[in-house]
Amino acid sequence: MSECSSSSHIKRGDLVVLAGNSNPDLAEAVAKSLGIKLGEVEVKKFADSEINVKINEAVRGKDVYIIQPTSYPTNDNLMELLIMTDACKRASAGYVNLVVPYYGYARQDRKTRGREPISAKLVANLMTVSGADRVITMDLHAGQIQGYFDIPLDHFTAIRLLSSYFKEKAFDNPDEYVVVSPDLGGVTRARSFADYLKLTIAIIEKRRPRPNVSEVMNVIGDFEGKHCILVDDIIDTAGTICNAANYLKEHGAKEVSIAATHGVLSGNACENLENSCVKEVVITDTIKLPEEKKIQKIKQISIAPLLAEAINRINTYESISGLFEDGK
Ligand SMILES: Nc1ncnc2c1ncn2[C@@H]1O[C@H](COP(=O)(O)O)[C@@H](O)[C@H]1O
Ligand SMILES: O=P(O)(O)OC[C@H]1O[C@H](OP(=O)(O)OP(=O)(O)O)[C@H](O)[C@@H]1O
Repeated sequence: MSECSSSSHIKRGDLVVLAGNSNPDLAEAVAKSLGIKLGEVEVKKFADSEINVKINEAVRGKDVYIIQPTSYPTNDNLMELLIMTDACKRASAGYVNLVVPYYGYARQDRKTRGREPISAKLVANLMTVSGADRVITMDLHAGQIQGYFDIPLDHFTAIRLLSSYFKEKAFDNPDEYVVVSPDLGGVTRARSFADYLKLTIAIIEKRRPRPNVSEVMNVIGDFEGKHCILVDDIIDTAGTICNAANYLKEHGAKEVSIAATHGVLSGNACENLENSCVKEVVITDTIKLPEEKKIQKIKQISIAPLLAEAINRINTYESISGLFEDGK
């Protein structure tokens, strides 16, 4: 991986990148891209399972970036992040920036019925109260979560990165490809993916009779005889995309590929993908992919160079708009 373009501008002594246990490989790759070493921190557990954080280098007055997606195990990873933030703040860090490429609890962004929590807002409050000065995140399930924070939040998207994977194949044959949103909530995302590749879109009408179960009702748009690229933010149980892919294939699609930012891949998701008609699944490394989930169909693209460039620009007070912000 190459170092980010303007890393020579970084005031290296002022920048510290710390990793929790959620995705140390991503943190390592970001630090490498920035041309620095990861900061010295130990994040362990006491015998009673409480989290024990020790920052083994001075962070006084420094700009600290804690890289910690709050993916599975969500509560442990979130708590590690909060405790690391508290430790940095109490050690007089200049700024504490939380790099949370996958924001756990984002799907609990509103009350869908009476007496439900809004857990995404609670998480925002916890991050803020723990001492965060800024949050950097990617492809939030619900964009309005940005408004849950009264501190700066940078919301990036991996959609351009994911679409570039398909560029060579789709660009020369636009009539043979169609971008498909697997549900109504994903239409804007699919639209911007399609715009980069100058492709048309189709939209699936999905129904969720209960959590973690989905059904395809209908497809709006032309996809017969075409190579379909299903674009989503999250692959959790893979029910949404496997059902969508099967429906498209059964109704005349030539081939089905998937592009999604966050590979949550719970339960039997990988097995289901392996046994499905899906040709390939392109995800990013916002969430660490354990060895047992590295199946042949899954291709991972790293967001590390993008995050490094963002950190570089934030750290040197350069504009980040137009780099890879939401909606660009
Ligand atoms: N982590 C979750 N896994 C599955 N389902 C979830 C999760 N968090 C919330 N939900 C349920 O999803 C719907 C709301 O989804 P929208 O995308 O906002 O329509 C609601 O029933 C939650 O209970
Ligand atoms: O892999 P799965 O277990 O199926 O979960 C992932 C799906 O769930 C979410 O959508 P949701 O059902 O919340 O619909 P929405 O995007 O229309 O809000 C997400 O955007 C994916 O489409």
